[in-house]
Amino acid sequence: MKERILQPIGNPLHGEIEVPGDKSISHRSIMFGSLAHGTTIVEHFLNSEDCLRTVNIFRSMGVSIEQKESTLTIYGEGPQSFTEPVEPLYLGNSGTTARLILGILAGLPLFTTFYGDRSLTKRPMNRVVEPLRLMGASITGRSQGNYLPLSVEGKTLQAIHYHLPVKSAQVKSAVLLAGLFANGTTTVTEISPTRNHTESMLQAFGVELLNNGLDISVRGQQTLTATDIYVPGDISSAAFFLVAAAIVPGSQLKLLHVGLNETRTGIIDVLQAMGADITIEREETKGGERIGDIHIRYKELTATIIEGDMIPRLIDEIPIIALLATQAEGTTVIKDAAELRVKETDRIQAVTETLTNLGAKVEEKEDGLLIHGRSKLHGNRIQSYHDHRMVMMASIASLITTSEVVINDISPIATSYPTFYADLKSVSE
Ligand SMILES: O=C(O)C1=C[C@@H](OP(=O)(O)O)[C@@H](O)[C@H](O)C1
Ligand SMILES: C=C(OP(=O)(O)O)C(=O)O
Repeated sequence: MKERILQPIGNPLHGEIEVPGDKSISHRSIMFGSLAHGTTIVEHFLNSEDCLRTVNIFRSMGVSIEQKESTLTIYGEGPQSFTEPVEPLYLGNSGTTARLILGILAGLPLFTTFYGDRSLTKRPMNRVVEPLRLMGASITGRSQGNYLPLSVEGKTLQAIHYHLPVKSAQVKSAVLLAGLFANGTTTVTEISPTRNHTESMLQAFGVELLNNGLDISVRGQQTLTATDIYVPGDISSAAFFLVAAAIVPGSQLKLLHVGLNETRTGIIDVLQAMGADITIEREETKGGERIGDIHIRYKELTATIIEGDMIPRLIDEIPIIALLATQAEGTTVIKDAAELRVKETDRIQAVTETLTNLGAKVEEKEDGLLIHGRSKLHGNRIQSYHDHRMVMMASIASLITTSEVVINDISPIATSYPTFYADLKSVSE
């Protein structure tokens, strides 16, 4: 436990930040580089706890991975070179590692056991275990395989056509990755588009994939060929500073080289809908992903409605968007977001409690939140909920509170953004 006392800021935020690499893309680069034949160099890799769990898991299966700060070199020799780990593998806090690794290992001839921290151990795994079992996977664990620890005994898999019951890129990815090692062609049909990093990166590794609107198909028994990856800045990390600039009067910030894949840019659409002064500069495509600098200047905002297909495009940003909404004129409505209840913590409940404790007017709904702005926020003692995004949201809130905010434990930031406080300091002085 690492307590931190945060004082309100007396001046506007200004300057530039190069946010660390995207978490979703970093995980996939390690996984696909390990599955590929040849040497993959990953630049601007996110050197955070969650991504290092993924690195360790592949190292435990015999893959040689070198790391120099944010550059990884992965010496891939294909999945048949993987060796069976003799000990259970630790997933820490990482839902993405858990769901995607189950898809990868379901069809490989290895026996593996996984466990996680106390947050991950409460998160549902049946969303991937069910479709994988339909393909022939053998997965056992608590509650018929819904909760970690889980064991996977690799089997020969058969392709399926799976209609995703949840809007989840992790489930989509797990089924497609299992499909890569199955007999036949596997298809997933989405309810609405979710982040597409698995599809685009698999194609960069030479996999043939058919993307027909909401249907994505992959033929089994394909091999991956190594390729170099540049990881864009994580828009989910940039979001904390976009909101900081939008709520601290007089602020002006530039977030550099941020990933702008349109399955991820819901936060920008929301800021624009609220009337923010935000522009995208120096846009380019790098390594198959759109990137650019985001320039934001403080301006008074109005409330908006966030629902439907927009939700998967900003799912991880909802805690910080809720803080933003406390400073916008009118009532912001967030709905269709019940998925938030099965993240690192129940984020609907945690956001309601945290913002209410800071003086905001928030109503908790089954699938979302109603936030009545504008509220003057005050200091208080805040819980971490063992959730990196809750800790960073409360830290940004402290910039505009009338007195200090005390967070009981800031260590969860290591999950996705270990340099968060250093970046915050660099634009605060
Ligand atoms: O595929 C991914 O990398 C992720 C997908 C999302 O989860 P779901 O697939 O559960 O929506 C997101 O919340 C998570 O942070 C990362
Ligand atoms: C939900 C998140 O990640 P994961 O599912 O990988 O734990 C997140 O980063 O907000």
